[in-house]
Formats: sequence, C-alpha cells, structure tokens
Amino acid sequence: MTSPDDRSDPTQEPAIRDEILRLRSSIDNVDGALVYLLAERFKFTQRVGELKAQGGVVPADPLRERLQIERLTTIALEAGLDPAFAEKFREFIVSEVIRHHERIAAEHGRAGVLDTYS
Ligand SMILES: C=C(O[C@@H]1C=C(C(=O)O)C=C[C@H]1O)C(=O)O
Repeated sequence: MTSPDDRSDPTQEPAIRDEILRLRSSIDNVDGALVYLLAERFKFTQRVGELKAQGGVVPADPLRERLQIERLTTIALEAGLDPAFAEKFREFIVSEVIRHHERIAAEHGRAGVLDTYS
C-alpha cells in the first residue's frame, strides 16, 4: 500500500530513504490512531456536557483537572514524554471541551426558555 509520504522522497541514499519511509508509515499509523482516539474522547465529553447542562453543573471542573494533571504528569514521566508538553496537549483539548460545554449549556438554556413560553 502506498502512503501519502511516498511522494516525498527525502534522499537518494536507498538505505536511509527506505528507513525514513518505513518510519513515516508508522508515524501515519500513530497519527490515525490519535485522531480516532480524540474522536472517541469528544463523544464521551459531549455526553458529559449534556448531562452537566441537564443537571445545572458548570462546564469547567478545576478539581478534576488538577487530578488529571497529576496523573498525566506521572504517566508522561514514566513514558519518557516531556510533562510540560503533555500538559500543553491536555489543556489544548480540555479548553476545546469546555467551549463545547458552554455552547451545550447555552443551547439548553434557550431550549428551557422556549419550553417555558410554549
Ligand atoms: C469533561 C468534563 O468537563 C471538563 C473537561 C474535562 C476533560 O475534557 O477531561 C475535564 C474537566 C472539565 O473541566 C468533566 O467534568 O468530566
């Protein structure tokens, strides 16, 4: 099977080129897995957002986030990943989730107003 990276030929030296292309194929697999995992994570957080809106719970949960940071810092250190990078990545995703939850809460609020007057 060809990978999109086969079109980008990094060098004429066959041994080096072949290893880079093999590595890129594995990188493509990891990137694909990350996208699938993120899609699954957003499905779960979407449902949490709906439940929070129903239950009148605010979107952000700083205590839960502190526990996530502690846990992910430990895992990053064990895995040999820079924990500062792991935290930047977590924060990037969670801030997007909170934006989604704010939107769900606003929509829920509007639906509530419509219910009241319908
Ligand atoms: C998903 C939640 O809402 C927010 C998003 C979080 C996340 O994406 O992991 C964690 C805590 C909250 O700030 C939650 O409370 O579990």
